[in-house]
Amino acid sequence: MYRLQAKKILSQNYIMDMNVNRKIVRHAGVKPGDWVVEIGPGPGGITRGILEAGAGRLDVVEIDSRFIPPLTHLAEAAENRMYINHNDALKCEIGDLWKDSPDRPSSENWLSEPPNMHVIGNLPFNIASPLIIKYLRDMSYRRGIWAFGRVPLTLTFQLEVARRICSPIACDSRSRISIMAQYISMPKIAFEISGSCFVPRPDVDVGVVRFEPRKSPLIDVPFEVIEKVCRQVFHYRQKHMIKGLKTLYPEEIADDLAHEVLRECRIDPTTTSIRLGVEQFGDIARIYYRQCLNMPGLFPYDYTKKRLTVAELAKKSDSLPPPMQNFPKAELPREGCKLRDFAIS
Ligand SMILES: C[S@@+](CC[C@H](N)C(=O)[O-])C[C@H]1O[C@@H](n2cnc3c(N)ncnc32)[C@H](O)[C@@H]1O
Repeated sequence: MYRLQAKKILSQNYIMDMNVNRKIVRHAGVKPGDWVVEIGPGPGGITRGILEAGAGRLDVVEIDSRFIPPLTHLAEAAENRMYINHNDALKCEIGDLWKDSPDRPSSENWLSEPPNMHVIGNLPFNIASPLIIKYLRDMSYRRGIWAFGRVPLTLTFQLEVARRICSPIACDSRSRISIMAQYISMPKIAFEISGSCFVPRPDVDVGVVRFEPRKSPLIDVPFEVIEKVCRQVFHYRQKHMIKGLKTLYPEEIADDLAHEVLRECRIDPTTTSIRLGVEQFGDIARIYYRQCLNMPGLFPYDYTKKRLTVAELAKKSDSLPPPMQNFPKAELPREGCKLRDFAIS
């Protein structure tokens, strides 16, 4: 009706098959009366599925102005249940959409049942990775939409990325995002969608991943510290893990501090990063965090930008990692940690 052509720059691949759209909504678990945020509704296929499922309120975030007229059309038919936000999802704080709505279905607290809320999106491939990191960070601080409880996320990714997110230990797909996603949530590939279901057809198949936030994260160190440890330790995937770990430090102290970490964690320096469990990344992050608190300037140190020394970085305002006070404490024994998640060395 609106003669809209997909824009490659916005990674637009639409799902025109309503059965697939409904399947995404079903796996997300939307029930009548639930509140939903949809990222990148485009022409509105999943949007229709969410409204059909009886969502009590639906807020969509779409960057492309060409979709605003068809979405407005849908909103008019949805009888005050649907709200359109013409915005960039990377800049939009989705928790703000509902913060002034006292009737929102929030949980009593983080440990109670998840609230009747969902975040759903057939994401553009080009923003999927930065967006999931932003959402995992907010989830770890229980801020934004996660201030309302353990809101589940149901998002699409290139199948290869979906497999990395959910990868078990010792698999080739194990990477930084596996640890980041699994320590704070329980990601699962709900189902796969063949590239042929999309218009235009992408070169890859797609995985629909559902992330359920954990009651208690497997690592109790600020997100930014875990992120940095994972990034550096996975830096040399095929080599001994100590090689990546050492890149956290300036050369002259790298050997001593990296060995201090591994001695305390009882990790074999010759193992590879894919063979480390989430809990072992937690042990490494905890000791690295302590080292950073003892040595201002170490946390912002970046081995690719050696111009600034730790001593120089220590004089800056961001010389220390984020404080633990901002970070919610683990309230319960760690859940969902399986034996296979421990290192094979
Ligand atoms: C892969 S298409 C999916 C469209 C629709 N949900 C579907 O499944 O058919 C991705 C959608 O996200 C939108 N988009 C791209 N970048 C965005 C951003 N930064 N913020 C919000 N929407 C974005 C695109 O315009 C497009 O509508």
